[in-house]
Amino acid sequence: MLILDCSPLTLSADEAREKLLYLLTQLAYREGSFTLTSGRYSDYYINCKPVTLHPQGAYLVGSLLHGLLPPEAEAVAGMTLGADPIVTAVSLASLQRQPANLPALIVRKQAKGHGTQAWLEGPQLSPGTRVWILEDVVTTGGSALQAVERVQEAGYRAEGILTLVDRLEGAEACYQEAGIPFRRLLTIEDIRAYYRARHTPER
Ligand SMILES: O=P(O)(O)OC[C@H]1O[C@H](OP(=O)(O)OP(=O)(O)O)[C@H](O)[C@@H]1O
Ligand SMILES: O=C(O)c1cc(=O)[nH]c(=O)[nH]1
Repeated sequence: MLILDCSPLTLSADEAREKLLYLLTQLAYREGSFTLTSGRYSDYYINCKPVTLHPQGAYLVGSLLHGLLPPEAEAVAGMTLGADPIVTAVSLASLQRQPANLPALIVRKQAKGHGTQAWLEGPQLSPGTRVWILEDVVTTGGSALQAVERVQEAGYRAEGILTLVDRLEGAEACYQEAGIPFRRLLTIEDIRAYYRARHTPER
């Protein structure tokens, strides 16, 4: 099942960003009544998974987010579940460009209750590895900060947080207070502007 009429492999960064906005507004952005993970109420929701779990969407997300990482990045990590396909997509993108060969870690919401008892899944990395935390959406910023803590507890350096979408509801200030660098690909304003330009409200 293809959802784009072109191959994402040959697009420029600007074209890729435009195609990703198209996918997010078609498949992820919905208006209605929603409760968020923080307990907040929202009149819209962005479920990125239909995009990040599609080959064309995953490719766009992987290459665009990888392009926002600094050259010093050595690994990526993300809080399950939304970040799972994203860390994999960025890790794969790193096979082709610098920063290269970034392993991916998945942070559990709870430690595994049996077997390894692990909080983190993925390759064992060297102590002090420079890890960037990836997110699909940030709202309060709390989930990514939990991922930061888990990565630090494992002996790695959490160097920054990078999100696909920032809802502009306080995450940036939260990360600033925590002293952790923050980058984003898109904001809710980008998504709403694209959505409004293509959806006429019914009368
Ligand atoms: O900035 P915050 O206020 O923490 O909100 C953002 C978090 O909420 C979503 O995850 P969710 O808890 O819905 O879980 P899921 O990824 O397992 O669907 C999203 O993937 C972020 O991790
Ligand atoms: O804050 C959240 O829980 C949240 C908001 C949103 O738009 N999308 C999402 O996956 N989580």
